[in-house]
Amino acid sequence: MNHKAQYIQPPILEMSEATVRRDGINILDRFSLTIRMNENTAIIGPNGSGKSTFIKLITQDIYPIANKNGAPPVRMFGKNHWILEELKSKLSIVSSDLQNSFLHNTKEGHISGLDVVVTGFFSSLRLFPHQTISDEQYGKAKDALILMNATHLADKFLDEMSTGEVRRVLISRALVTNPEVLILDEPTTALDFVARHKFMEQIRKVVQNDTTLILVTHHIEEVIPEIERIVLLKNGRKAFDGSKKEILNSENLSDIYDHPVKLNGNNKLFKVHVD
Ligand SMILES: Nc1ncnc2c1ncn2[C@@H]1O[C@H](COP(=O)(O)OP(=O)(O)OP(=O)(O)O)[C@@H](O)[C@H]1O
Repeated sequence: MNHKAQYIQPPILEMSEATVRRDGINILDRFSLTIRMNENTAIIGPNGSGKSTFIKLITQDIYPIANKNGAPPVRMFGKNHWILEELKSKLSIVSSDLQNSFLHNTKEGHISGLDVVVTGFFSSLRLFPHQTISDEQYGKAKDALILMNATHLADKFLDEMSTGEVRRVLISRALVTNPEVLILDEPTTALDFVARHKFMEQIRKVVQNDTTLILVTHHIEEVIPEIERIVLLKNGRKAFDGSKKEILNSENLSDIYDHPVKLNGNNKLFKVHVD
């Protein structure tokens, strides 16, 4: 997509002074953020900084407090009201919440790896008897499993897989529709280091192929070169926001983690050392 088109299309996400309050505390506090198509962004913050809350706002699992001025706190693709299924078809998400939903709500996880990937076409947690699945869809689902080195999991049931295997299948599910927008919430949790490396290489290819990535993580090592914008969270607030070059440094990370940390690396690979 060219630079001009990026501004003609409505932004993927517009948060304007979004506040979420629990037990009298603002767990997300007047949070404003606009992310446009092709603006690959990493949202980074320590435990409890509000990352999952941010994702749940996007997926409409929770709602923010209404703004006094009437401005909608969250708009997705230019709209503040969505039918959830419609919204889900525009976004692919991999998160621990999704993993839990599959394992606990989908016939207690008794669904094959291939069928999990196929559910990606319907943005659902299971397949229903009335759904017709074409050979093409099955073919694409198998291809997505190949991408994640997970073909051996096609016939295995989810409740019989290791955590990392489930994660690979869910990532295949997210990729099966060639999504416009891919939201990854701590995506490499439970992946071994080889699987993590392969996954990141795969995500790089997906992003190079015109999918916009929003990565939510506390692993700085996951910031792939294609990510150019960094948002750092602290205590439910946006602490720093800007280009990777200006934001991702030892000083800012030490600030949000309230501890001296040292960042080494370049555009290819980052490593954090805790002092
Ligand atoms: N339902 C809730 N009731 C009360 N407090 C909550 C609730 N949900 C989240 N919180 C609090 O809000 C803060 C932000 O939580 P959130 O899960 O968004 O953090 P996070 O950045 O995703 O953390 P982690 O890296 O540990 O996953 C935390 O202090 C958490 O304890």
